[in-house]
Amino acid sequence: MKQMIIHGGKPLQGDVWIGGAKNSTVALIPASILSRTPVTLEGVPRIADVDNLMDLLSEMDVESEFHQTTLHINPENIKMSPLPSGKIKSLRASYYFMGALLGRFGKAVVGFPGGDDIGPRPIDQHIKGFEALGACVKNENDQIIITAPSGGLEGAPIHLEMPSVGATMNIIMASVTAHGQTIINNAAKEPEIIDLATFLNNMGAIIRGAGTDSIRIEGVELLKARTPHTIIPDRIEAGTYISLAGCIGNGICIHNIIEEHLDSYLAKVEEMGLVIDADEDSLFIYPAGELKMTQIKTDAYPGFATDLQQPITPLLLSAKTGEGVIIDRIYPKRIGHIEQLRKMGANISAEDNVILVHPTDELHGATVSAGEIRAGACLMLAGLMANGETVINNAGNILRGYDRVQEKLRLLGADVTIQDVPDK
Ligand SMILES: CC(=O)N[C@H]1[C@@H](OP(=O)(O)OP(=O)(O)OC[C@H]2O[C@@H](n3ccc(=O)[nH]c3=O)[C@H](O)[C@@H]2O)O[C@H](CO)[C@@H](O)[C@@H]1O
Ligand SMILES: C=C(OP(=O)(O)O)C(=O)O
Repeated sequence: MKQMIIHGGKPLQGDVWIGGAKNSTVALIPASILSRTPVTLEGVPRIADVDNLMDLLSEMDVESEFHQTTLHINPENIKMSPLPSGKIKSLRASYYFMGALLGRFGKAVVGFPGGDDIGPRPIDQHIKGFEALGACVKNENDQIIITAPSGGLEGAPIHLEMPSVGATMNIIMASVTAHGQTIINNAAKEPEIIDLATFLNNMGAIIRGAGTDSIRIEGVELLKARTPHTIIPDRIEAGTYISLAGCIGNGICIHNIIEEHLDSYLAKVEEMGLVIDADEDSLFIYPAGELKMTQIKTDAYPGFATDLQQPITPLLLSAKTGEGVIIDRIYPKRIGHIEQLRKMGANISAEDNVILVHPTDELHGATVSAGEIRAGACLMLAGLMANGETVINNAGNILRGYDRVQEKLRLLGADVTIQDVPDK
């Protein structure tokens, strides 16, 4: 087990560079198998999800090499193999191999995906999409077997019941090589979807409307990568460091940001009183004065991201007066961090999925557990604010999605160590 040990209470300052977006990267790696030629991804974050996806690629004889922030993937010798379990369970995004394998081979055998423990995460919309394209979907022994008809997938109109990021991306991957036109209505609008469409269009796909709620795909025969693709910056990592800068920063500059991707988040932190100077692709966060409480309701993009409700929580705890309210409409059960924060002295509670946050004069170090990636980020920020030592167990969940986090925090002056300890 990975354990993160923090000696907190020290103001942090300096510069931090944001890595490529986890939620783009974990779609682009499976999507690479749609290419008949080698793929180069740049700006790839050093995160555990990438290591696990590389292991899955090697199960299909797809070679991949990671140097610094460049990932080379060669799918030229790919063999169609079932991906039944093992690494599939280690991350959510392994479900993208369903759409990618279906688009490449007309068949996918993939175990049920894992990912963060944040309440129910059905994939009915992904399956509905594959079926609309003519595929037969069976569920046998904890694995999903998806088979295209003998003549191949046929494009179709698909209306999603909710704007699911995963279903939108999976349907795009399956339909890029289908016959005719596919239209995804009520599609998710997250920037990572535009990134996937850009990547595939540069390989010869015809995808229009990504970033709006209606995406049109004209099927093409095959795809070939020709130029390297640079992944967009991680807006969730950026939001986490903005919150950190407000909680314990003494002037922090955050580089490699697309400000527009953070509009709803920046509106909230500015409403709370954070003062921010924006430059072309960086933000300077001034040391926080007296912060005001706020109310947050998460929503699909461009609303306030569920993945930022936990990272912003320590900032609410720093407010001086009032009562903060957080309602996670995407994952109402995403409240596992609250019990852990209370161990550190936080004045926070949850009633019927409504999180109530009260000003907390001081946090103290404690032994806590990172139940999932963003709960871990929240506890990491709380540990940096707290007096004394905080030990975060299951810190591997933080490493699923935070690029070179120990190095970045140390550059800001934090006393942070990640170590391996035997599982209890
Ligand atoms: C790898 C990745 O990109 N993960 C992100 C992705 O997850 P993921 O793609 O799994 O999340 P979705 O956008 O699909 O989920 C949105 C909502 O729709 C529901 N739903 C989704 C699909 C479905 O078939 N049926 C259904 O009911 C979910 O339970 C959830 O309430 O978007 C989430 C919501 O922004 C983020 O928290 C995750 O970080
Ligand atoms: C929920 C998340 O990730 P995943 O969908 O990969 O589990 C997240 O990044 O906050």
